[in-house]
Amino acid sequence: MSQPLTALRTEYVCSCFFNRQIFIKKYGLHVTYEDDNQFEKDFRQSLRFRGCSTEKQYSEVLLQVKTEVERRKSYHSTFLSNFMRNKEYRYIHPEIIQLQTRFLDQRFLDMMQENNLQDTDTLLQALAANGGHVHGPQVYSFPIFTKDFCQLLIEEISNFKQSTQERSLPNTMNFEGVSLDEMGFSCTFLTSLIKNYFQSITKLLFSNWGGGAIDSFKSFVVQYDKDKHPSLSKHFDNGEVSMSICLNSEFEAGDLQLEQVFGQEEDLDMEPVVVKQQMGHCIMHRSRQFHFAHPITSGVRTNMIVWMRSSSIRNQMCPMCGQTPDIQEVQIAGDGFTLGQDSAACSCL
Ligand SMILES: O=C(O)CCC(=O)C(=O)O
Ligand SMILES: [Fe+2]
Repeated sequence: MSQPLTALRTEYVCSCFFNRQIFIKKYGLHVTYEDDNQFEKDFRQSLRFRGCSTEKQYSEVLLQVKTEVERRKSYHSTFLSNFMRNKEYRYIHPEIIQLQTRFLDQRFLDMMQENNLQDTDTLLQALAANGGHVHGPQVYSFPIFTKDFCQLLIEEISNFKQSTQERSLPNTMNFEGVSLDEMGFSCTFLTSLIKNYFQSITKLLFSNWGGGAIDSFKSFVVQYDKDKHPSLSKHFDNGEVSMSICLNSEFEAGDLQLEQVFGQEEDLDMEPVVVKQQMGHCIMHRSRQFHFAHPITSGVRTNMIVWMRSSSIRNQMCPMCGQTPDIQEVQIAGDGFTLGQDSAACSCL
């Protein structure tokens, strides 16, 4: 973040952050934990159905869930201390801290010329003329980063992972991830990318999802490898517009599959949309569209993920619990809600 921390705006999460949408990877189930009785009543049967049949297995799950609830309670203070410590992190490629035009694919720059940003049809024509595709309703892909830049970023991420003892997991679904927000990369590089480029795209292509009023974001890197974490289970994101940018090519398979939008009955019989990964290319979609990553069959896949948020949408309904957000103040790393006169929940945009 470029400003001193004291200058940051207040940030907020919905209270559901602390105990809902806890993912039990072994049984492929998202759960809520209030207390042991509620948990047993609500989830014991579904867990049994998924193969968690012995007392020992159930105790293991309960412990895992309670540990996750504790992790979430201290998430924001841990994030803050990691973020402060990461200010000392020495980049091996310091040139990538700030966004430079040379990092962007020439086709992306051509697509983003001012005369292409006048209306949706013109932008979609420019997208198609510059290596982009429309894969399904509001599912787009297009080239964005050069291969050289992807390589620099991959090297930086792996150096960062090796040199930091403690880092927060971006979510409970992928254990090899790095939070670009906690690393400090978001507030320099990604803020420019979103302000200078992505807001113009979301305004035209996702106007029905707050795309014209994106005022914060969360960003991280996910990594899959064939042996430990080959895939990502079905979920939707805590954002309004999501994007996934593939940073490497040394892997096979790993397509992204997109299905219906959460809560939109009319989508239920839609054909799934399957999009291949391509190094330097971005896939953009509605965050609330269910999606998952097919398993990779060799190598390691590394993607940058950005969840763009609009307080105008999420203040009405928290996407994760589906209710009016029960807003709680946090020190840093809020989920894009605003309260009262605050104009935006994120210090970055
Ligand atoms: O693996 C991908 O490309 C998508 C990851 C994703 O959906 C997420 O982390 O929310
Ligand atoms: Fe996702």
